[in-house]
Amino acid sequence: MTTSLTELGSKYAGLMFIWATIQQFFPYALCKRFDYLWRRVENYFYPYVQITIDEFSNGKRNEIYSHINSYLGTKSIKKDAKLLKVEKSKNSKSFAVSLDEGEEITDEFQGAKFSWRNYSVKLSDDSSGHRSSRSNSVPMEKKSYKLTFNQRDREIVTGKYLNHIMEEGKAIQFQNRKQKIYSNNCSEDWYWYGKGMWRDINFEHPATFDTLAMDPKKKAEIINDLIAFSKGKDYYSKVGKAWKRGYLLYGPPGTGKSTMIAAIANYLNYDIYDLELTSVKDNSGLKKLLMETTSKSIIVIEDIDCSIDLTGKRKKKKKKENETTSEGQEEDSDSSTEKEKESTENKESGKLTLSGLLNFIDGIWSACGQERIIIFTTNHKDKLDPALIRRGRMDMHIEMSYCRYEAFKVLVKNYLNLETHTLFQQIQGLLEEVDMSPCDVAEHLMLKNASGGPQICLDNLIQALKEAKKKANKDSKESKEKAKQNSMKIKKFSAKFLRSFGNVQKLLK
Ligand SMILES: Nc1ncnc2c1ncn2[C@@H]1O[C@H](COP(=O)(O)OP(=O)(O)OP(=O)(O)O)[C@@H](O)[C@H]1O
Repeated sequence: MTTSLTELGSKYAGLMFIWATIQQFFPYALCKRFDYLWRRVENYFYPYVQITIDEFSNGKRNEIYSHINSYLGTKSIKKDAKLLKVEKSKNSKSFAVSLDEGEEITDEFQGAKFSWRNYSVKLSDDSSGHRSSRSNSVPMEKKSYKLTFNQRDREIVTGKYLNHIMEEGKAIQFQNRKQKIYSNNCSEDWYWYGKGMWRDINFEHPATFDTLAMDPKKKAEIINDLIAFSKGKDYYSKVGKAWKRGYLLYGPPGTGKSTMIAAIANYLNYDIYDLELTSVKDNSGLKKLLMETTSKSIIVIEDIDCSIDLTGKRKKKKKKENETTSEGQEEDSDSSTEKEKESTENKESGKLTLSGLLNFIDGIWSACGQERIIIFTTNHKDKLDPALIRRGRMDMHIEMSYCRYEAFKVLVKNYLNLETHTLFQQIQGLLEEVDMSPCDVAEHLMLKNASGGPQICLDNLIQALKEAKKKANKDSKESKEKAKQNSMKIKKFSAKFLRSFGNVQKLLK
């Protein structure tokens, strides 16, 4: 198709030249009639439309050009294009393929055929106002794409095809970019040098859901939830909800909460914003941070129970309010009056408060980006204010628990590449009885020197589990003994109290 289009193009140019010559010698009315007939003939023999997309438009990079570049680059590998270019930028994790100059490629969309050609024109020093040979940053050639299509497909092109290319091109660029992790815990210098409120580095954590040790059913449930979320654009807009989701990860230390965050980020290819609440001055600071985050990202607040005292203040206030409200009247912990009071107080004191954080999660400003995940982690779920973790804010509560046999199987496969071993049965029995974190189990499975093999690692693990079991038994005996002693003390004290009370009664009589 592309060769025939080129031939037709050159014939068309020839005919245009003849037509321009004719126009000079014939009267206006005749020319007009001729023009009309000419258009009909032209449409019959060459019913094609051409659109040119330049790399620069009005001195600025043309966004659609770069999306077309990515889109056609991916197409060109699948199709039979022969002249290709490969580039790699600092911020992309893979090579970007694009069409080389003069190469043509055809594309199909909704039954219509499109032809794309890449070409460039050399620029002289003074051919363009915004380009100069003296400036290294400004290109010396004008690069463009030419799109040719049948005029009957005009509506498809302007209505859907160009949008389709933009979306696809954006997705390819997003997929190829390097993931970043941002932190707000930065020194003043960063802020003053105009780097914004976040600073970032490349995110290169190797954790994936395959290497994450946890119950496989739970893992599958989380993955399905993430897939539904990432594909939920239409669903969220249909139900009128902002496109975001909250996850609460809770469990003892070393059970994989941070590892889970890395696995989620890698699975969705999202950036991470690690929000350090202790570095946030007040609610407006929190709002500014939120506004500087991008879509397709995860905002993480680790150890939220330790970050800031959001519960104490709230509980005290509840107590005060309870004194004034009539008894039996249940107070809604998320009530608007409380929020209002708290925000007024916040304005006065200029602090970060619970209501500021609640607004951060699902207030009107939280909709300033799309496709965002918020994750809280904690070792003590019970210490958190119920309003903070209620469904809708933290949609999914994920317990990261001690290492059981299913999780052990993942770890031993990762660390020792073992799927079966005679010691597995013994380890299974011990893991059901002893609470050991995946972090501690993994530590025993690491080959620490060249002479140590899997057998030594498993033996070490069994030894550690046995010791942990002994310690747990001893601790539970001691705590039972303590409880017994305490109850004896209480019994003695109450008997003494009752006796004294009886004596007082006798005296009074
Ligand atoms: N479930 C797990 N799967 C795989 N590796 C794990 C898991 N849990 C812990 N680990 C290993 O232990 C190390 C510590 O785990 P991680 O930091 O994710 O735990 P955590 O629950 O976030 O701990 P903390 O509550 O102290 O922050 C990780 O580097 C990882 O190698």
